[in-house]
Amino acid sequence: MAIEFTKYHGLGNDFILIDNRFSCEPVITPEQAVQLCDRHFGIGADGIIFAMPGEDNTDYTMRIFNSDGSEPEMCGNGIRCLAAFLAELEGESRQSNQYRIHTLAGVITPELMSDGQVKVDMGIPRLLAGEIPTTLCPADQKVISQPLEVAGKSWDVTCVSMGNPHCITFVEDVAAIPLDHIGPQFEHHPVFPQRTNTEFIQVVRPDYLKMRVWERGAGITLACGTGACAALVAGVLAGRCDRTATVELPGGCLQIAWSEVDQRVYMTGPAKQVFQGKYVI
Ligand SMILES: N[C@@H](CCC[C@H](N)C(=O)O)C(=O)O
Repeated sequence: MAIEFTKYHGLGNDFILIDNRFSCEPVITPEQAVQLCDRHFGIGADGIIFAMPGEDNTDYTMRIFNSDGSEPEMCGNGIRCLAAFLAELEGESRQSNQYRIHTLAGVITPELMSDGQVKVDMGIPRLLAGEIPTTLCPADQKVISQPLEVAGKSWDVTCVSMGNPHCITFVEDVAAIPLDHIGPQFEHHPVFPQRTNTEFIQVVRPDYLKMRVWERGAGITLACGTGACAALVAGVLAGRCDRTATVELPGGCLQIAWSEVDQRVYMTGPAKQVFQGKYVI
């Protein structure tokens, strides 16, 4: 069987996009996703994204598998890539710059901007321990600057869900963090029953954050959109940053704003197509 795909990336967080508009089931299994994402024996990617028919009166549904085959609720860089992919698929018949996308994290709205960037309404962050989920605090409490023991050290963590779980730690120097060593220990820590994404943040200025990320199901990536949103929210909660900031990731910068008016988080960044191909399974 040959599968047609298009490869996109958002700041180096790269995805295989599949036109799955004619079926409500992904045409690829989680096991095949692992194979396709392999950088030596497959196409190579941090995840696979399926453009599917819209559920609940939305334009489309996004499903995604991480490179380990697990299925996350949302992906910020991925949904920008999906918006660019849908615009390409629709071509001349496209009627709007905005899509309402059904995801496991609710309805998310990306908008194609005239400068080529994609702005996404990422929704309202969820802050209670039970919503993350984490057992670090009672389920009805926020998890702000709580101690967490990892690799023989106590880390001050703040947890935020952007539909998917994030554990954020503010550090003096992100470059000094041994991410490949401690990332997996955060991801699989027993206080996170659904595992977690982990972000290390250096506040350069209240409106400029530097971030490195260990992603659940994908490991070290060059960028994470939901992670950048969660980091800004955590920074505001912990009194460390403004409600609007640039987040610099290894792959480039995202603009993030947490609106005081509607409490929603807005993310703006690029989505680039890199190649198309056919993969023989
Ligand atoms: N890179 C993504 C997040 C992808 C999902 C994540 N690995 C998870 O399991 O929650 C982003 O840009 O948000």
